[in-house]
Amino acid sequence: MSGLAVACRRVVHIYRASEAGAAGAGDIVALAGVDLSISPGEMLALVGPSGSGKSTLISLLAGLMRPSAGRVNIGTYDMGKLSDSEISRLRGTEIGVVLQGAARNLLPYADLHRNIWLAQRRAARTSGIQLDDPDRILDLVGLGGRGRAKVGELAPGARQRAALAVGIAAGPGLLLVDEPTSQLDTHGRDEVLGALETVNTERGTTIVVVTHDAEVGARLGRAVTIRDGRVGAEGRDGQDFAVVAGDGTVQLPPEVLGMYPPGTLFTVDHEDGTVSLVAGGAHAALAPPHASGVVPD
Ligand SMILES: Nc1ncnc2c1ncn2[C@@H]1O[C@H](COP(=O)(O)OP(=O)(O)OP(=O)(O)O)[C@@H](O)[C@H]1O
Repeated sequence: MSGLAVACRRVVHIYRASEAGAAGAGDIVALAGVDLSISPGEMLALVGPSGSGKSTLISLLAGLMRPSAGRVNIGTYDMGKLSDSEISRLRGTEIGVVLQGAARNLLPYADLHRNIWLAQRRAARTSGIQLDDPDRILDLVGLGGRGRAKVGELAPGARQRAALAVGIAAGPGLLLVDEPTSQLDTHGRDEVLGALETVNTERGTTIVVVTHDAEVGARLGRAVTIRDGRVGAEGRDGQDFAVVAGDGTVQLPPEVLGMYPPGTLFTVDHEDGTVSLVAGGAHAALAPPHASGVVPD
């Protein structure tokens, strides 16, 4: 199937300390209002510091959890409104999920053909669509001719590509991949990224990758930085941008923010497509005289 669009609107996710306890005490706000749009067939990396909310966001996209507030749309589906069984069907068909750690996605003693067949079996029963030949899927991830190889015989990079093969076995329109390169050397990482690019180009699959590796983000072309449970910034084709959130807020880059204590006042000038923030007002003495964040209008 062709790529699915993704739209997150003001998405909030709270891990409750206790279902029965008073709301607020010990609760963790993992996502605090995420706005994010991904076009069909786009490849995108979610980057950001540990604990910023990347895994929580990808779990919501996978339907493994429901948002506490806000909307998550995958294609025409509103993930918050689907039943558990509908979500479970989607995850086996239109949404492919590759969990962190290749081994968690694979049966270690089975060969690659059987691993792929098991991933296709449910889709074949429920969707009735024509599924790809397992050898064709292995070709896509650079494992052509390895169908009879057991998972345990594969090198780490090949094992990760086998996990990708299982993730795309049912022909999903959205592929979600958690940290696919974290345990790999440069060569293994390049092979995995090459496999993702091939899947994206040949199938048109929308691909979202969670990664700590800034180079992975750069190579995928679009890297969205999650900071403190919100979209903090975005890199596109080597250029960094601040992002206006749905509630009108904009995060300054941490290195800029560090120069200004909370409460610093700025004036906002905008002219000829250029927006400038100029530190001034009551706290001007604490801050450098000119802060200029120039973004396209
Ligand atoms: N099951 C959970 N129960 C309670 N709090 C959680 C749970 N999972 C994550 N958190 C908290 O939610 C916040 C976001 O965590 P999340 O795992 O989404 O971040 P992350 O960016 O994926 O981090 P990492 O890169 O380390 O995996 C953190 O404060 C984390 O401690």
